[in-house]
Amino acid sequence: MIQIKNLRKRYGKMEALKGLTLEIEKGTVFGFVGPNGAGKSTTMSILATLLEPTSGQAYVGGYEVTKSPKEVRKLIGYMPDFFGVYDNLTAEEYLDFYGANYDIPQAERKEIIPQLLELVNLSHKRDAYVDSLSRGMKQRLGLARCLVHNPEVLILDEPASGLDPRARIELREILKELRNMGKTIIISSHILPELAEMCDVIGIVEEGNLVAFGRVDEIYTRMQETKVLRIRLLDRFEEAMAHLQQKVNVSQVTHEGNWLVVGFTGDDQQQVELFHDLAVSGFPVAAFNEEQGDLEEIFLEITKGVGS
Ligand SMILES: Nc1ncnc2c1ncn2[C@@H]1O[C@H](COP(=O)(O)OP(=O)(O)OP(=O)(O)O)[C@@H](O)[C@H]1O
Repeated sequence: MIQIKNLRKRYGKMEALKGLTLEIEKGTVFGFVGPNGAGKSTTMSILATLLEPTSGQAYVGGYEVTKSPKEVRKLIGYMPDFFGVYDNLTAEEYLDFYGANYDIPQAERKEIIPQLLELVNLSHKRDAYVDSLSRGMKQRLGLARCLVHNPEVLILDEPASGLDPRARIELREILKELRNMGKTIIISSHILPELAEMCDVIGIVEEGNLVAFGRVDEIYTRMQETKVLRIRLLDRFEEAMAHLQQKVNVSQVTHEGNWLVVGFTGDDQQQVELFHDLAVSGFPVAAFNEEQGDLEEIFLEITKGVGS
């Protein structure tokens, strides 16, 4: 649905995109992650036909963004990372205004606007002034605005930023519905875990380059496969390390203070057996706990170099 080939963008001497290449399949919720200034907004603005690339190509639904902007605009709904001020417009009037901008006939607008308000859980705020809405509600209204012309692709720049956990959950639920409707969605954020819970595929961009690209379910499977077990002993550390290193599901053992840190790839039952074995072998285990691997570390490790 979306192809980006060797995309470059310069702002004066600053090269914001350095040959970005990326492909997003139809129906995917794609998370675009990267620190501030990495080039996410620049990429999204190019896809939204609002910014010309310096070189390279970007296609939406087969249309090149610089050559066929009109066709591309019909296919996309774009939500920028800021929300303007709209004095004296109610939520309903606001959507009606954007619907009219897309030349949607009034009778049709009357039909779709209540549906859109319902989709984003704002039916009860139909007559409320936009400026009186909370940030989360404004974000949801912005999302409804992108949907007035029923686009196939949604480009959402930092839609979760500044939202409280509850508002984020609401946003996630709406995105799920949109995905079920078959939309292709691109969402950016600088927080990987925030995106991982909403997306199917993640791409990490740093300094204008894609440094990692992969499916979220594969990453979670990998995370479950590699646990870190921490075991606190009273003594006999060296002996316990040697003992553990012989176990099949133990990938690595290190010693930190009174703790042994064990990389473990077994399932829960095998973990029970490991602890039981330590106890019956007489090692003085005072405590143990289990940690999940770090999402970002695992992600980068398994997707390293994929995008470059
Ligand atoms: N209009 C502009 N003129 C000059 N430099 C710009 C302009 N827009 C963006 N930049 C620079 O290009 C780089 C990429 O910016 P961009 O906004 O695409 O990053 P981002 O990943 O979206 O970051 P953020 O999360 O902060 O929005 C940054 O260094 C930024 O300062």
